[in-house]
Amino acid sequence: MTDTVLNVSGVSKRFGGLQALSDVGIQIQRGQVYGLIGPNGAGKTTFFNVLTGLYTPDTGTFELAGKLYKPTAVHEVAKAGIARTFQNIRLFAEMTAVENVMVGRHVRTHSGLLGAIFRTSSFKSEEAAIAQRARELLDYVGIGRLADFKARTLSYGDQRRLEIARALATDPQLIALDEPAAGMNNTEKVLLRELIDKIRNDNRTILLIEHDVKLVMGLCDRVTVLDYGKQLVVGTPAEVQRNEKVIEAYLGTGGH
Ligand SMILES: Nc1ncnc2c1ncn2[C@@H]1O[C@H](COP(=O)(O)OP(=O)(O)OP(=O)(O)O)[C@@H](O)[C@H]1O
Repeated sequence: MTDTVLNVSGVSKRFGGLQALSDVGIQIQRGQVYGLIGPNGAGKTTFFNVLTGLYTPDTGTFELAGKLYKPTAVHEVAKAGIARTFQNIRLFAEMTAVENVMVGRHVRTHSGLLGAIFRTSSFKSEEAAIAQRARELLDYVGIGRLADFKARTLSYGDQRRLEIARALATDPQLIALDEPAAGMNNTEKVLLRELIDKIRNDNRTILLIEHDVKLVMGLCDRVTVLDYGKQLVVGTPAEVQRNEKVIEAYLGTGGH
């Protein structure tokens, strides 16, 4: 039996005179790493931003783990079960690594604002459990030793890992990674690939936008290629790589 985590169809988005997305859909099964690629300006970021509630789509149906969701606000989408990272890392620079992960976890806590203000016992025990879970997640992504360092002091590669730990902290159905390898050197890319593999092996589901085609082809189970806001091809990396339309989109018109 297939277990569809993300089932999205008919997504369109217009910016003034520009049709950035036309009737784009995507279906991701549990445990897949799914790649979204395409030349510059193809609509990848727009699609990501629509899925995660940053942009309001003109049309589209959105279903996560069998439940319809409305991508009308970022926090609603996070609650529904999609966690994302950003192309330009967005961490709380002056907070420690562990505090950054704890912020992610608070999406799922119960004590609420009054509990925090009055520091009720249930708030305190919840907080201790969150801190412990945050440290475990830092270990999981390989930066446990940096838990008490301020985020801004971490290397670029480690900050990306921290973002992933924070995304995992929400216990998401889907983790959406926006160009996770951007700015990484080759060693960091190898380590990133190992981490994404490990996350998949734990039966988590990942959608990624990535410019590094080698990484996408080596890592993804399935790939969608966008071009001019339209779905050009969907398939396995091998199918996509030898597809004439894809070759033309990348090479023929030379990065429009
Ligand atoms: N907020 C916006 N307002 C107006 N136009 C936008 C906006 N965001 C994106 N666009 C336009 O929509 C089109 C798709 O852009 P998008 O950033 O989604 O492409 P992309 O595939 O992510 O490109 P890249 O690989 O360069 O990041 C582009 O023509 C872009 O200029």
